[in-house]
Amino acid sequence: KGLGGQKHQRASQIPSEFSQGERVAMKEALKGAIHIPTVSFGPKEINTTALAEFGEYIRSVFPTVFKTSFVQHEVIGEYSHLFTVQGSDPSLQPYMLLAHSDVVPAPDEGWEVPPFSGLEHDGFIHGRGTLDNKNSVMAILQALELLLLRNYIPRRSFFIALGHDEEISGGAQKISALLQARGVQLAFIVDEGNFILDGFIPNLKKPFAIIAVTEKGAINLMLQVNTTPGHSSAPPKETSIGILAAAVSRLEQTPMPNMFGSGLLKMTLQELAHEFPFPTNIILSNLWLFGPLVSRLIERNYITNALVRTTTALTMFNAGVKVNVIPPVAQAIINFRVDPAQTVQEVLELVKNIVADNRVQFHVLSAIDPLPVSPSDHQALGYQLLRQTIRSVFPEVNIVAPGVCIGNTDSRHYTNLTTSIYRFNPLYLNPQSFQSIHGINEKISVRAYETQVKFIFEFIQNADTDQEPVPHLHEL
Ligand SMILES: CCCCCCCC/C=C\CCCCCCCC(=O)N[C@@H](CCCCN)C(=O)O
Ligand SMILES: [Zn+2]
Ligand SMILES: [Zn+2]
Repeated sequence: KGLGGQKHQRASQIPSEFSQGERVAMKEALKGAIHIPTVSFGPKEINTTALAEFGEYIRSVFPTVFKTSFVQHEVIGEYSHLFTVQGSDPSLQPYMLLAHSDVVPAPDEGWEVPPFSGLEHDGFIHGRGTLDNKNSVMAILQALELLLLRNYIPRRSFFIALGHDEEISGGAQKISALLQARGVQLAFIVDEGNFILDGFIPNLKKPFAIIAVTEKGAINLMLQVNTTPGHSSAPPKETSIGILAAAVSRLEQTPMPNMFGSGLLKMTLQELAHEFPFPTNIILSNLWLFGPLVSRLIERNYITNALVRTTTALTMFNAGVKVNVIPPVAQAIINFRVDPAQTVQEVLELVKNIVADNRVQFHVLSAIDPLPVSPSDHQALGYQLLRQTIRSVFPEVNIVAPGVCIGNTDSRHYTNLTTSIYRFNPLYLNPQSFQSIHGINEKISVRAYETQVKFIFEFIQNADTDQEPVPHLHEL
């Protein structure tokens, strides 16, 4: 039976069952990882002491990974880690698992427990990085450690790439260039970026898994206005602050066009349609008719709005030197997330037309286009392996659908190695936990973390298949 079959398993599958002692060890290992403040503060500001400590830490908690002869470990760009796990069957194309060890800053304010304490409370491990993305770093290595302890030898080779500067879009390029120089081509990549979503759609009580097959682009645009400084007792009609404030306000008040009609979201919603009660099921099954209505409903909520358009976030504003001085310069930074149906150039044209004021200068600080869409058909090995493993580990999840990642991931640096990039974290996410990512009170339940380890433990074994994915029967 092929991958599309519900019951496909290798005859020699090692059961994903862990002893009480192993379960305690795995959660303690994650807590220790959270405790190391591997913060990426800004483009050239990383906590090198913590990153070095983190490198030592993974050696100490995963000794079997580091001493197994067919697992090669390399440190790349000083603090990133590349593991090459040599499979026994060279005819199978390798794949790669990605995660990152750096985290965004977390000042103590607003947190229930200190963000780098890794404290366990009410069944949750608290702290920065518990969802983004030390959970994945630790779960991948933990799953491999447990497999190796059970004398597992993979058939299909795979790589594990653990970046140390994803939050400042850093050094994954080095790993990617190294693998390219070695002539590596990958069957697929799995990275962070989407989840099993729960509670994001008001009428839909059931959770659904979204595997992101593309990701939005991003532009950091600085707008600047210069005016002649002078005495504030006799101000001009407009100052640099007023001109810039009006410009950014126009941008905030003028959303980019709704791209619902051209996007992947239509496909996602069609997959979800039959899970909704009447009449939503009929509406979603007939988007040719109800598309405009649905797209208006989707844009009402600020999270789902991010799925239908390029978003505009005013993130920084600096101006003024003294209370009684007319400000010579005002600067604002706007972070756009570019819809996959648009390009950076198209968005910049729209922005110029909205600002429509030639006193406002444009400086593009960084810009990346959206990524191509990876295959999610029946022949797509990576997608089908994820789907198969979701079915096994989360039998209560009926829907697995392709979708868009609204953030950016390290996987974008690996498009030279594969056209099949999937972004999926095997965890439940609700709107509250979504807000904790880069926000406050980020936490993961001990049970969810154990399940993530179980998922990767099964996924690695499922990837040993030499069977081509075959069409599966759709559930009625
Ligand atoms: C019908 C479906 C409803 C879905 C609702 C959407 C819910 C969104 C779910 C998950 C999104 C989480 C995004 C996590 C990935 C974020 C990774 C990240 O933070 N990347 C940074 C990279 C920064 C690089 C520096 N330039 C980022 O994007 O800012
Ligand atoms: Zn991340
Ligand atoms: Zn992040």
